Amino acid sequence: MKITPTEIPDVLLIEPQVFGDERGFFYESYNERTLLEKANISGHFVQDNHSCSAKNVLRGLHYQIKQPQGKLVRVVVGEVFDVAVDLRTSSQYFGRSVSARLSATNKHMLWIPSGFAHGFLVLSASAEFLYKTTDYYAPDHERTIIWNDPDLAIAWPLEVEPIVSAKDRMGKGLNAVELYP
Ligand SMILES: Cc1cn([C@H]2C[C@H](O)[C@@H](COP(=O)(O)OP(=O)(O)O[C@H]3O[C@@H](C)C(=O)[C@@H](O)[C@H]3O)O2)c(=O)[nH]c1=O
Repeated sequence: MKITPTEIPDVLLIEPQVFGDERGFFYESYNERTLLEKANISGHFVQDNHSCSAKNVLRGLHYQIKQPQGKLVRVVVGEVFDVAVDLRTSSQYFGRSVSARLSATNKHMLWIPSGFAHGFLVLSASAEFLYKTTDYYAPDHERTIIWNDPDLAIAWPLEVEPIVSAKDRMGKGLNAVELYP
């Protein structure tokens, strides 16, 4: 497993060791001890999520102001452009984002600690997205930053106008959202 800090060093790109043979492939998609020893990820994961989306779907940018969730994310079908936005007010990277292309082919994962908003755009015909979270879904505490907030200036690799949920269309700009206490 190769672990590389991104431009926001607390967000980690994780490249698992994939064993291919005539039958197909095998890799460890989660190993608590390895992640603790190599990446200091000590999160206790309490929820696993799985979503499927069509091409050009954009989900996010989501975070929870209470019960913030660290997320270990990956793709098992297709490819997404995944984005994490630093919302930690004390961070030198506040308001900055990092992105990574995660796909069923590259099997890359991203570790996004709590304190970030998260979203992704589907680049392939469809994409199945799997992630572990360090706290439970808490809809009352969930907030959405609008994906195209000019203050964030995320360079989404859009081919067409994205497909966005009604909730996400109501997202606010960084300058208007409630931040982590
Ligand atoms: C996220 C979530 C949703 N739901 C329900 C609520 C709703 O009826 C339905 C769809 O919810 P959403 O539209 O919020 O799903 P989605 O837009 O996929 O939300 C997810 O987006 C990505 C970017 C994230 O980072 C995740 O943490 C999560 O916020 O599923 C749960 O029951 N548990 C959950 O943990």
